[in-house]
Amino acid sequence: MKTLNIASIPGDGVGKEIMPEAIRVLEKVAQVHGGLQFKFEEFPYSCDYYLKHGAMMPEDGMDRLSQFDSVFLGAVGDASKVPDHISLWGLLLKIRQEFQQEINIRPAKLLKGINSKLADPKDFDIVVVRENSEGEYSSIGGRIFHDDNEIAIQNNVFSKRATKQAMNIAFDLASKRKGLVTSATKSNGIFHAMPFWDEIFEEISEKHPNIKSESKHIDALAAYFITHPHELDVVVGSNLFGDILSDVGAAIMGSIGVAPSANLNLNGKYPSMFEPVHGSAPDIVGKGIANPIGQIWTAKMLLEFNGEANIAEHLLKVIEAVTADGYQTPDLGGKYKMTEVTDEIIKRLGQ
Ligand SMILES: NC(=O)C1=CN([C@@H]2O[C@H](COP(=O)(O)OP(=O)(O)OC[C@H]3O[C@@H](n4cnc5c(N)ncnc54)[C@H](O)[C@@H]3O)[C@@H](O)[C@H]2O)C=CC1
Ligand SMILES: CC(=O)C(=O)O
Ligand SMILES: [Mg+2]
Repeated sequence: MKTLNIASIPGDGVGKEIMPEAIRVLEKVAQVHGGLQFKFEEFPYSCDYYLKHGAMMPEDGMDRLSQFDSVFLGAVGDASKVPDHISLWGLLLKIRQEFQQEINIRPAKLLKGINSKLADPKDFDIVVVRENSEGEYSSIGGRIFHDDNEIAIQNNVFSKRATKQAMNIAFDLASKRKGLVTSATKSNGIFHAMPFWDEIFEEISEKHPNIKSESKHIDALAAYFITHPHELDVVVGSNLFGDILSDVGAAIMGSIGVAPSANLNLNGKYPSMFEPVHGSAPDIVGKGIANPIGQIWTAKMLLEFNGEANIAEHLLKVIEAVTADGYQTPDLGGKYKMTEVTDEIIKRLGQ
């Protein structure tokens, strides 16, 4: 029997609602699989934890998480309790950076039965490869002076190593897909970092003559996600650009409530972390209508990256069959509650 030890961090807001749903699904997956079991340990790291303890996690928090095969996260952030930059840097970004989860993989494809926000979407299937450890997500800089003279300086960090790594992964993925890599740039406005990014992209493109490559400025590319998503394949972007594009990808899928993501540690030193693209959705907390599919599709990615590709594919097919038959939460225009969608997925997994 293979055992996967999973640290679950429900976090804040709808994170606490959708996490139990995805765990119910994974328990069913294990039963259907027959040779797989999960051991979950829940960690209460969240804004409520911060209010009690003055930090998002205890001092030995990272050591404890490092003992697990994977971290499974809901969402972090409740600005009514803790400023967002404190809560995210104290938990989400801390884990991504300290566990060297340098790549974030974010698929965006239309599931059957879901109405895209686009009037006439053609069948699209995009994977955003996001550099996940540096770029614009940097704590380097500071604030000086006061009142109207106050100045904020924020430094971006782009290393050749991490940039190349993200691009190599994008090309590798494209070689197994439609064979196109699109790079998100903004070298017409960002004077140093983006020409640097473009030069590296050109260098890596030349090493992959069989893969088509193109660069698009982030503003035009965001529009292209709306107008021509079916023409994209793998999109590689910096931390911020990948963040924004994956929300656009989620919107054209129909709702950010369905979008999954995987923060990958590639050197095997630390666990990878799996979390949906969305945040804690404070506007719908407590209503029982959060879409559980983002977290459940994320569970599919957790299975895949832990060597369980077959059952992972089966889970995605079941999710798609359920959405195709209209079991959808209100964010997708449906009338079903969160638990009803999950129940239907679990029922069909067993059939
Ligand atoms: N990975 C993470 O933990 C992330 C955390 N955040 C944090 O979450 C909080 C809220 O951020 P927002 O910018 O409002 O983004 P958000 O993703 O939480 O919400 C944006 C919109 O999408 C809807 N939505 C999100 N998840 C949904 C779901 N599962 N089902 C149905 N509808 C859903 C919300 O109701 C809202 O209308 C902030 O504290 C923010 O910092 C934001 C993004 C990612
Ligand atoms: C914070 C956030 O929105 C993200 O990393 O996707
Ligand atoms: Mg985001």
